[in-house]
Amino acid sequence: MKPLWTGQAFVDAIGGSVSGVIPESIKGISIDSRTLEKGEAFFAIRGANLDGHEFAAAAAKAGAAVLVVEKAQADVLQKTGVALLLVDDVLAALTRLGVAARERTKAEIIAVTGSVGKTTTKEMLRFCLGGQGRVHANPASFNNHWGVPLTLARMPEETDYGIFEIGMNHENEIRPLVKLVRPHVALITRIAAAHMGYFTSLEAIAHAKAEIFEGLAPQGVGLLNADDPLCSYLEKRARAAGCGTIATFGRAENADYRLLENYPHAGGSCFEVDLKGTQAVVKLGVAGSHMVDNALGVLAAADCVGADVAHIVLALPEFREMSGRGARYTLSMPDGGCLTLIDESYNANPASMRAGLALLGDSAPASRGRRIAVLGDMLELGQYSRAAHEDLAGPLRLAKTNLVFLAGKEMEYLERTLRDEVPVEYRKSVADLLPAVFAALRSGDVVMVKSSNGIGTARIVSALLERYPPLVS
Ligand SMILES: CC(=O)N[C@H]1[C@@H](OP(=O)(O)OP(=O)(O)OC[C@H]2O[C@@H](n3ccc(=O)[nH]c3=O)[C@H](O)[C@@H]2O)O[C@H](CO)[C@@H](O)[C@@H]1O[C@H](C)C(=O)N[C@@H](C)C(=O)N[C@H](CCC(=O)N[C@@H](CCC[C@@H](N)C(=O)O)C(=O)O)C(=O)O
Ligand SMILES: Nc1ncnc2c1ncn2[C@@H]1O[C@H](COP(=O)(O)OP(=O)(O)OP(=O)(O)O)[C@@H](O)[C@H]1O
Ligand SMILES: C[C@@H](N)C(=O)N[C@H](C)C(=O)O
Repeated sequence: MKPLWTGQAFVDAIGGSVSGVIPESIKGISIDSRTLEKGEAFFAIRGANLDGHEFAAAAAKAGAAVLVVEKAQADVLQKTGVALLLVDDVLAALTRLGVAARERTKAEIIAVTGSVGKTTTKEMLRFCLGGQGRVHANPASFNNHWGVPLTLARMPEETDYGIFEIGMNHENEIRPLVKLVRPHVALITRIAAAHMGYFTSLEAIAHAKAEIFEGLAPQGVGLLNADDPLCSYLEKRARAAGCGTIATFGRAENADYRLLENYPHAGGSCFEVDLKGTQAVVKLGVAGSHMVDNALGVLAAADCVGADVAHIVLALPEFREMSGRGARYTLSMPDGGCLTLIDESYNANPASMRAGLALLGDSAPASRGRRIAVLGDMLELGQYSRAAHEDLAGPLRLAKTNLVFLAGKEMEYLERTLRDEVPVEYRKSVADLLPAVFAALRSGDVVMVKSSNGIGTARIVSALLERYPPLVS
């Protein structure tokens, strides 16, 4: 099998000086000694908490083919017996390898950003394009200054479709990343009030997301959500960045990839679309109108890179929600009944909370069951945080929520807003909330768990899955 990198191409791409003998083939790229596989190159990154150089010896023991480390570490790490590639800056070295990967590939490249739905759109593209070519995409949400260069450096030369999620919570983060990725299609899912603590307005967020157009390949397409109030602003930004072709998707009448009718049901949707003049009926196996939006973006992006859209239509019914982003479980309860768990624990901001609560509202409890929301703080909202938390009372009402559990400092504001209209249990931490949730649950309930990842409501999901084994996942 062809290696990911030959030793020679690896050194040519990165530069630096070699100590020892670089193997002829390098199987993969790792920045983590805990998951490194034999034959992979280890890059010793200096992270927020730790310095990867401290784990280079462990990487060598795990079978690293080569250690990419700072020059100053040479003496200590020569003792490992593994070849060293000595550089000034390891992240810059990883980035150079990423640039070389992009240069050598003939793949069609799609970049995805937006305030919500990036990972889902990326994974839907990975899944749907998988039937018609070799697809490479970021693992998990590896969308930042480590994740994007790492994903590029891992891209095999023979890739047909490269899908790159690019994230940011400050301006000027997307620009350098997209200049590495050089996409043929740059898709913005939607602008929403995420990370508002670092921005002054939605327009400022749109401005930062529009950096994605600055890295478009020549003749590249800017792909926008026609229903986004900031669509024309984004179009202007795309044009100013030199993007000659704009395409849009959405419900708006002028959308190029347009939703005509949507027939939602408990487990998904069936919808009719007009894809630049060709009509199709699409079945989607994941629930929520936000998933229809994501699917429209996927159909549009696939068409823009010249993929066979009929294959995408055939694949979409099989796509399933990811853990932390809408995954559904039927849990078996001790009395022989069942409970429905919706795991939305990976992310929360005002827009995604509304999407998650709409899922709860659309899910009918069984007899004696209730709709239960288990919510934790939405992070990074700065001065807007209090109002954003209080405003969740509206979507909770719309979702006909019978019982609410809240954890986190900011959720106390919501508790005060809600306490006179719906039974609500508030605790400062997820750990304190867990026993109260367990005590309340019964067969027939539908429970939706959601917070920013940092709050850790994922622990509530895993505790429930452990105690009540899922029947269907
Ligand atoms: C560098 C890295 O990936 N770190 C991950 C690692 O962290 P750890 O606790 O180990 O500490 P360090 O990062 O300091 O470690 C330094 C290196 O040492 C390695 N190492 C450590 C221990 C060991 O035994 N062996 C080792 O080899 C280590 O692997 C490092 O290379 O593990 C944590 C737990 O799993 C991870 O959380 C941590 O990941 C960091 C946070 C990270 O950013 N990783 C990227 C690959 C990534 O893309 N992660 C995404 C999250 C992206 C995100 O939040 N996106 C935002 C927008 C971007 C904001 C941007 N401004 C920013 O701040 O990042 C969004 O809203 O979408 C992901 O994990 O999904
Ligand atoms: N198109 C959408 N519109 C509104 N909300 C959405 C949309 N797609 C997904 N969501 C909501 O956002 C949550 C996170 O989805 P996803 O991980 O795909 O977004 P993301 O932009 O990648 O987030 P992150 O930046 O945290 O990685 C989902 O669990 C769901 O609640
Ligand atoms: C985890 C990171 N991708 C993110 O989206 N953070 C926000 C603040 C969240 O956790 O919802």
